[in-house]
Amino acid sequence: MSRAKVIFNDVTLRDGMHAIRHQYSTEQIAELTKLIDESGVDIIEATHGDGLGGSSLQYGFSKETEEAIIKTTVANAKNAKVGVLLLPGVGTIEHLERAHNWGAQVVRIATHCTEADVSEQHIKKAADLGMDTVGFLMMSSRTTPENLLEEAKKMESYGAGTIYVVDSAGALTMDDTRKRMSLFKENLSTNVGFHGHNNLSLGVANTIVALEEGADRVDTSLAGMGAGAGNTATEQLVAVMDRVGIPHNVGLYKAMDAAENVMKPMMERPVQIDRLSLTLGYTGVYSSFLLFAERAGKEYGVDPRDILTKVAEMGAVGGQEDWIIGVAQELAKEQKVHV
Ligand SMILES: C[C@H](O)CC(=O)C(=O)O
Ligand SMILES: [Mn+2]
Repeated sequence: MSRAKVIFNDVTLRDGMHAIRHQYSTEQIAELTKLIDESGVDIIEATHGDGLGGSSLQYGFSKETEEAIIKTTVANAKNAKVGVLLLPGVGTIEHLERAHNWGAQVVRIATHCTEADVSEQHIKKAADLGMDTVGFLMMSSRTTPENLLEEAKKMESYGAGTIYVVDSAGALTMDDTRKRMSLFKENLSTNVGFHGHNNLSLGVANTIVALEEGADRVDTSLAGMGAGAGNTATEQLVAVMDRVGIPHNVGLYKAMDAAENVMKPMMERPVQIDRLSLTLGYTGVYSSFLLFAERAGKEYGVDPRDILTKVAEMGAVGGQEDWIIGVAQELAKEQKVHV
C-alpha cells in the first residue's frame, strides 16, 4: 500500500537540551541546525528542554536566551520549518506570540496525558496565528489507551491538526504503543504522531509500530540526543524505515555522519541505556528526571534508582522535579536509621 512520506520532527535541539542541561551555545545550535537541515528532516524543534519559558530555577537555566535559540535555528534552517514546544503554565500566550514573530512555524502544545483541557487557549491561539498546531500528550504510559483517546479528542476539538502519543518515560511496550496509535488513527480526523524514549531499548521498535499503525509524524534526534536514554535516533530509524520500505525525506549517510562526527562528541554524559536510564523505563518515570536523580543521589549518598522508584510510586509528573531532593533526603535519613 502506498503512503505519504512520513514527517520527521527533529528534537535534537529541544529534548536534547535536557541531556546537555540546556547548555547548547548558539555556535553549537547553528552547527547542528545546518546538519539536521541538510539531512532532510521536515521540522526542527528548538527551545529549552521544557519548552518556552522553561529556563528557570525549577527546570534549569539555559545558556542562551529563548530569542537566541529560536533565531539561530531559524537563520540556519534553509528547508526545514522551525518548531517550538509549549507547556501551558510554563509558557504563556505571550511566549507563543514572540516565538512566532521570531520565525517559529510549528508549535506543540504539551500537557500531561490526563490534562488536555489546559491546552485549549494555547491551541486556539496557535491555530489563529496560522501555525502548524500539534497536541502533545505527555506520559502516555500513565493512562489507558481509551482515556488517552478521550484527551486527544479534546485537543482535536480545540483545533490541533496533529496529535501525538508521547512516551515521556520510555515505558510503553510495543503492544502498548500499538493500542494507543491504532485507537488514535481509527477515531481522530487529525494527523497522528509518536514521540519515543529509548529507556527500555524500544525507541526504534515502538516508532516502527506507530508507523505500522499509520503515524504521519515521528520524533527523532541525532544519535538519540534527548532525555533519559534518549529519543529514537534519526539514523537508526531511517535505516530501519529504508529496510521495510516506509518513505521519508531523510538522507541516511547525512544523519549517520552528523550523529557520529558532531553530535556524539558534544555529549556531556553519553546518551545511553545504563542502569539509571533503564530504571526510568522500568518504573515509568519522566525521562528528564535522570540528571536530577543522579545529582541528588551523589549529594545525599543514596542510590538514584531508589529515588526514581520512589518518585514513580508517588506518581510524579513533569514539573515535580523538586520532589527528587525531598525523596533523596528521606532515603538518606532512613539509611542512617538502619546502620
Ligand atoms: C517537556 C518534556 O521534555 C516533553 C517531552 O519531550 C516528553 O514528555 O517526552
Ligand atoms: Mn521527550
